Amino acid sequence: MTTASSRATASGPVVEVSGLRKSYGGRTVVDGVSFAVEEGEIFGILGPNGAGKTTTVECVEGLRLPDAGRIRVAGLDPVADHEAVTRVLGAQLQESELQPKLTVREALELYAALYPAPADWRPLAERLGLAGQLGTRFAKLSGGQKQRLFIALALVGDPRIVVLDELTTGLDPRARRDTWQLIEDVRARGVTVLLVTHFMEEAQRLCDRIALIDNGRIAALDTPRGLIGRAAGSTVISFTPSEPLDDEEVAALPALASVEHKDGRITLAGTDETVNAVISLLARRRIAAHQLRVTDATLDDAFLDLTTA
Ligand SMILES: Nc1ncnc2c1ncn2[C@@H]1O[C@H](COP(=O)(O)OP(=O)(O)OP(=O)(O)O)[C@@H](O)[C@H]1O
Repeated sequence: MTTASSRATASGPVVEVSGLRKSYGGRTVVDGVSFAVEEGEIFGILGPNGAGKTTTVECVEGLRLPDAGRIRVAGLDPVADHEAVTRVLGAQLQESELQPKLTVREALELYAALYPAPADWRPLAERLGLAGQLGTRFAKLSGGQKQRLFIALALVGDPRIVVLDELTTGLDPRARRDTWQLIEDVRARGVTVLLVTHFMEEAQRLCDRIALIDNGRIAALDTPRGLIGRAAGSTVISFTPSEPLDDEEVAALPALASVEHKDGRITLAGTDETVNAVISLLARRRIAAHQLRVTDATLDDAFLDLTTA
């Protein structure tokens, strides 16, 4: 089977960011960010509010001028070769960039006409649940419908790379899942996706790799699984013991990250090694564990553990 990463190795990075710096009024908000996105990858940019995510992707899009660093998009400089970059890179618009009186159909036709080989916008509109709104003016669309239109406009040029910032913000759960499926289909056609998101479930489900940005710097860059594995206490075991456990024996468990006692129930965070050791301890002491649960940490836990904000 060809995976995103095996395709990627064959073709090399399609977006390269190296030593990117950007300040506003003397305050550095992007401070030496470097990453490379492989062709066909869904690459996530995740981080707390104000971490510098949008600034980073707007530099990739050529909408902001970096103070330092080097960016290449399909080998092109997003500022010097801006026009050529807009032909290979599709980006989600900001609300202010669309005329309020434009209908959905007019917006799709207008944007399709800007590209040499656009996608057919009709199935795209259908797929995004906009087929019933083609005659509706932009100003009259709901927040979720506007969001769907922005996604359609980012994809209508049939780009090689698409940058989606807050892809599913404002969408209801069904529309969110439909949009995820659409993004997976887009990627299956070989399109590279750069995704800025706040939704952990979205990042975990869609992204091949994630750059976790904190205070303008990359705090971690890994697969979702890899990030979760880095969180202290990536495995959690909880149970109600038939007799109290010895505190010293619990504290001596290997790779133990935290211990919590509540209503006779004990919750231990650690690794698989901690879980194995606690099970052996229970067996040795002939203590039964009622309502035993073992759960993996989530991307949420990794986010909280690896960022400071
Ligand atoms: N044009 C600007 N002028 C001055 N400061 C700005 C400008 N644009 C962004 N900033 C500031 O730079 C910092 C990083 O902003 P950015 O939008 O890149 O963060 P973000 O990670 O995308 O945040 P969020 O998750 O809240 O969207 C923030 O403190 C923001 O207030």
